[in-house]
Amino acid sequence: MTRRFITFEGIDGAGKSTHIGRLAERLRGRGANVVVTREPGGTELAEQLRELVLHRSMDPLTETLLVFAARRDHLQRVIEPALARGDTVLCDRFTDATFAYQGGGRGFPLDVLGTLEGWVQGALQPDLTLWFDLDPAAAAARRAAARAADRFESEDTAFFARVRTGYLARMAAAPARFARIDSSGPRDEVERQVDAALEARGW
Ligand SMILES: Nc1ncnc2c1ncn2[C@@H]1O[C@H](COP(=O)(O)OP(=O)(O)O)[C@@H](O)[C@H]1O
Ligand SMILES: Cc1cn([C@H]2C[C@H](O)[C@@H](COP(=O)(O)OP(=O)(O)O)O2)c(=O)[nH]c1=O
Repeated sequence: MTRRFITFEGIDGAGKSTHIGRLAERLRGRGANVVVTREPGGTELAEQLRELVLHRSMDPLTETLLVFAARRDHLQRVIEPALARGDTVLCDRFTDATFAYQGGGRGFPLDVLGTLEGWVQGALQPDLTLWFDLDPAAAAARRAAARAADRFESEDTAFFARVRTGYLARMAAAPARFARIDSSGPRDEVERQVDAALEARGW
């Protein structure tokens, strides 16, 4: 398998972490070199920024600048070198999350996000974005059963409905890059959709 940059997106609790692990195993079984990483995070510096973003209160501009700062470090130290080696990169969230959470959720201006996107990543975009789409109430129920909430996960379903609308808008702007995965069914059914999205691209 040649170089691929695949991102996993969706509201908290939609199933990204579950399926990133499953896909990594399947691709490794086929002989691919796979790097699994996440945002904000993926480097020592970016993981420190993640702690701040997830647990300290701050205004939406500060939040936006920190997620892009984390992304810049992650791109330079991990993602770009891995893609240059020909590895497959599976990344739990990327810039679509900034448009969805800071843009949709917080109402931060999308044109400023677009400018920062250009500064931080140039023309680089994922080759495929798997958008795990789940109703906000269903996602909240899955989260409640699984873990304690961070700053984002404590938001109400109206916030997550705006985040979801943010993802829809990003998909509408770049439909060829996106595959929408209906996350409402059992794990194996969701996994079949992930496989189908890769197969549809001949991967
Ligand atoms: N298809 C599914 N049906 C029911 N529960 C699921 C499904 N997929 C994942 N879960 C569970 O829901 C919770 C949230 O899933 P997770 O993969 O952590 O989501 P995310 O990474 O998108 O926040 C976890 O406890 C996980 O085991
Ligand atoms: C990458 C990114 C994440 N986030 C938020 C969304 C998530 O609530 C949080 C961390 O994401 P995530 O890794 O999905 O959390 P968890 O480990 O609990 O599954 O960061 C943003 O607000 N903007 C961003 O650009």
